[in-house]
Amino acid sequence: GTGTVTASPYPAEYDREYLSPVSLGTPAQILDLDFDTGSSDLWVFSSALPKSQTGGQTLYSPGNSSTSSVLENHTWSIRYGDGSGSSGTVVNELVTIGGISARRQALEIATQVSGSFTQDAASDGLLGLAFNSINTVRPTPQKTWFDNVQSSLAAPLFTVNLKKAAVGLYTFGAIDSKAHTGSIAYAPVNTKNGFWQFPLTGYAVGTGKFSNSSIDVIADTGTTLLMLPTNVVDAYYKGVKGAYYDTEYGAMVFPCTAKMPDFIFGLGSYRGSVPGSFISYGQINTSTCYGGLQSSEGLPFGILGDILLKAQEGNDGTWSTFEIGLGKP
Ligand SMILES: Cc1ccc(-c2noc([C@H]3C[C@@H](O)CN3)n2)cc1F
Repeated sequence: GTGTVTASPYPAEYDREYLSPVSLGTPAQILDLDFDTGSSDLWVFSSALPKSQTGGQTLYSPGNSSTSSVLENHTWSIRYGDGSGSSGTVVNELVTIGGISARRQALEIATQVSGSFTQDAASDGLLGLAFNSINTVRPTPQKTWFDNVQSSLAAPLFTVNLKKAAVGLYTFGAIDSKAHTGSIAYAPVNTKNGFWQFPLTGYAVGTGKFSNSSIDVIADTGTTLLMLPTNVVDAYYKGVKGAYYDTEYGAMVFPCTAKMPDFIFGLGSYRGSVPGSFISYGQINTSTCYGGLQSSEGLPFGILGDILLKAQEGNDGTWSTFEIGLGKP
């Protein structure tokens, strides 16, 4: 079959993350999870957390589910790109998304979460959509929900259609022909690091010339911003009057009044564009704004986060959006 679930941006004006409803256990406990194509653990806030580490999230309670069973002597512990993290124990549970069910899904119960998760009231946990090889459950790594439901999907793929300040969709098992115009561009995925990793074929800034260069990136719905090599970032902000590197924030900032050029990227022969307005991400004070494009210096690849994934491109007045089709086409 095929399953579709909403992806709602939070907070409304910042699209910092996108939350999707997931049904856990029997009777159903519905939690809003951050689907993350950059990791492979499905973990939830739970009744096993100290109250001091919760902050309004919906807590999954295995004791209230007749279909949960403890995965004895298994634990997990994960660290995200921004240094936040969580850890805990594991149950097997019924997990349903958009009507598609995995009966014995390894569901990771948090017994500890770091402060930024506690403070994020909107997210009840994460659902990893990268490859099994980077799952952190030990001694036996567990499979992702997407991997477990392959046999019940009409096609072994999912698409991501995130939107700016609007509700988007994750679709499992089908490519929605209504959600794209023209032909689909494919890129060869290298799964050796466990991510949806592929090469961009170059970039351009605004109406400038396209620079052909192979740039290794991952598609990462769990990252808010667009992170690319320093030479690309420098080339972009050369086109932004008054932009500078703020050592306090460790980031490129610029006057909020600056005209932001669009950012063009190559995927095969396809050319996609991120509106300049998306790259003015938020105010750090009355006159200075924070860049939605930052350097990936120190990382083994660039990160195509939500700033790029939510981009839309108008053609003949209609709006087509980028969908990242992930799977064996
Ligand atoms: C508070 C909080 C912190 C981090 C993240 C987070 N989720 O996905 C990711 C990226 C980075 C990489 O680790 C995998 N994908 N980061 C989510 C949060 F709610």
